[in-house]
Amino acid sequence: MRIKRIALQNFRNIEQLELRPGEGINLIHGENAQGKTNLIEAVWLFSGMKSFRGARESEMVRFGQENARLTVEFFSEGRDQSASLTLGGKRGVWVNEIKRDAVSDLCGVLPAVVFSPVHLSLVKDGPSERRRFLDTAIGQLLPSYNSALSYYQKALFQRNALLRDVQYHSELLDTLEIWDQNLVRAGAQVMLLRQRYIARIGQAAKEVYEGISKGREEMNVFYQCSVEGYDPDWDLPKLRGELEKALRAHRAEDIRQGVTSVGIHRDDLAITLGGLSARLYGSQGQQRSCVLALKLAECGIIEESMGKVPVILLDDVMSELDHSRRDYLLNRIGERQVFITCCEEDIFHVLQSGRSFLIENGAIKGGEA
Ligand SMILES: Nc1ncnc2c1ncn2[C@@H]1O[C@H](COP(=O)(O)OP(=O)(O)OP(=O)(O)O)[C@@H](O)[C@H]1O
Repeated sequence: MRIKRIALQNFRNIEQLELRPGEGINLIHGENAQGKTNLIEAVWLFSGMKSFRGARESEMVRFGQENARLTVEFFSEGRDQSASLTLGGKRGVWVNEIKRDAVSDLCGVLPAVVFSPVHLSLVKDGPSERRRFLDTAIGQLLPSYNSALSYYQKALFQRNALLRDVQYHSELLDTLEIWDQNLVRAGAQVMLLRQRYIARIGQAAKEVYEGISKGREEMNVFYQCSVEGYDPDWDLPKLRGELEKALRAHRAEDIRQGVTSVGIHRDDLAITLGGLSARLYGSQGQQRSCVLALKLAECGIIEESMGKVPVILLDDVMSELDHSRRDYLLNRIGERQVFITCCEEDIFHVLQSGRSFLIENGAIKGGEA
């Protein structure tokens, strides 16, 4: 899959922009606050997901304007296609000029993987960021994961409410058993799918990281399941049995505290470099490389599972990466179409092939637009 043309109107600081990217690497460079991230964000919206900056639609429309209009022309599934989005007052989504109901209808049309500084929270922050990463990545591939997760979350909400009541109404203990069974059924399913996905992405990320770091240190990713004694070889019946046992073992404590202390909502993804926690001991460059490895590994899995090559969007990824890591990124990430933003021009000498574009005040001013 390859984007052939991007046209933007009244999107953030971009009044009017047209770009014809190349098939491989496309470097978007310029000074701070010129519109580099805005361009990446605009392309990302075609993945059918929300802004990776957490922006509301209205915030993305150029100040003083009513609507933003975004169009991409791309080659996919053996033919030229197009997609358009109107944000703001008159919202709309079109694929090949046919109107669709919602932005989420774009899911799978133009798959993309994005890395931006906000994604560093994947390594730096607490477990909820990593669970969000897993849930989004697995959910994109398997709708059954989303159903099990949402069933679990509803059951968890009910169980927590009940735990608080049971303190005063012991006759409700029987009802607790029902919610436990619901949690076990959905929870074990989610655990199994997380286990499989982590084994897959862990192996792929390890290989990418080896390339990025020239084998200087080894990256490993493990499933930190909240159930005590967890073993990655557990099958579905075993996962069910162990989760049930854990819920029972924690029941008294849960009633005292009024919350469920074990289950998939307490899982984590451990990321290590040379056996040490990347969060606690990794340098800025190493942490950046870890997230990048995970993102590129995710990209490979989407490719295998969906049969479509995602577009890679790398926003401000170059800072804090040394020469050899930049070289790997610019020249060795394969045949995919990549958009990379950066401030410094001096990285261009590393680029062996590809195109570069200068962006100034929301407009393409130089390069091969
Ligand atoms: N809705 C909007 N309307 C007009 N301008 C906006 C809107 N939203 C954001 N901007 C402006 O867009 C400008 C460029 O933002 P962007 O994040 O793309 O910068 P950048 O080139 O990636 O910079 P940096 O290198 O600092 O990351 C900012 O100055 C911001 O104020």
